[in-house]
Amino acid sequence: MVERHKSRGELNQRELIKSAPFFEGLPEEIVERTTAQVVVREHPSNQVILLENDWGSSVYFILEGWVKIRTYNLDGKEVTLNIIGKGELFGEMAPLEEVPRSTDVITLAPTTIGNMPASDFVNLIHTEPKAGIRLAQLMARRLRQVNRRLRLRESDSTSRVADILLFLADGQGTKTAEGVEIPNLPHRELSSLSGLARETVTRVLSKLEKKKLIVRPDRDTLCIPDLGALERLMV
Ligand SMILES: Nc1ncnc2c1ncn2[C@@H]1O[C@@H]2COP(=O)(O)O[C@H]2[C@H]1O
Repeated sequence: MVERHKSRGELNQRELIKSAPFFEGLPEEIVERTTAQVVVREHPSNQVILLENDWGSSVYFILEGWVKIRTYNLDGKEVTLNIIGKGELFGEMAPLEEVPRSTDVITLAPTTIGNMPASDFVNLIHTEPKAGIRLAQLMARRLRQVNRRLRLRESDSTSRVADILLFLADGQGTKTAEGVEIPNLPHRELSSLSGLARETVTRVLSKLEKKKLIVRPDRDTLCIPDLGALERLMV
């Protein structure tokens, strides 16, 4: 893990963290004050950032890259609850509720994360209504995603894979002239996220690729040319 100390890149770090969508539209002086203690760190892929049941004192802003939100079922099998990326934050639940961490969080790619003292984050929510609304919107979006996945639990494998792709496009997609680009995540992660066998995920993805519902511009990217066409597959 590489920690960029303030003396070497304070300006870049501050600009990077201040550009996080969470701070958009908040009064300049509040953003200045709240982000003053943020430390930006670069993490390699597959690094544990948070552990379930630990007590934590930070809230994290993803400035680049991807993390998975992981827990285990009663049989000890890994369950991926979500995959979130650039522009998202995590680690807000434990400090807000004053309880231990609810899940593990692990990087899925080289990832840059801004680490804010939880007390600064909680103060911000208490004092700045716009920040409170933004947090409520974030929670609402996560609940909507979970509801959607629960609704599709009994659906066929194509619908469930399509749902995961649409969910990634919704939260993390980048619009290009060709469609919406999402990261080409390892099939075992998509399998854990969708609750389907890895082989099933691979089979559905190649079917979608043959039908040109997804294309691969490069090794790390999947592109969805027409979100509506993918949505119409879902039953
Ligand atoms: N379903 C989910 N989707 C996105 N993020 C989540 C989800 N469940 C937990 N998290 C995040 O994972 C974090 C683990 O630590 P916390 O409980 O402090 O805060 C949690 C949330 O920020």
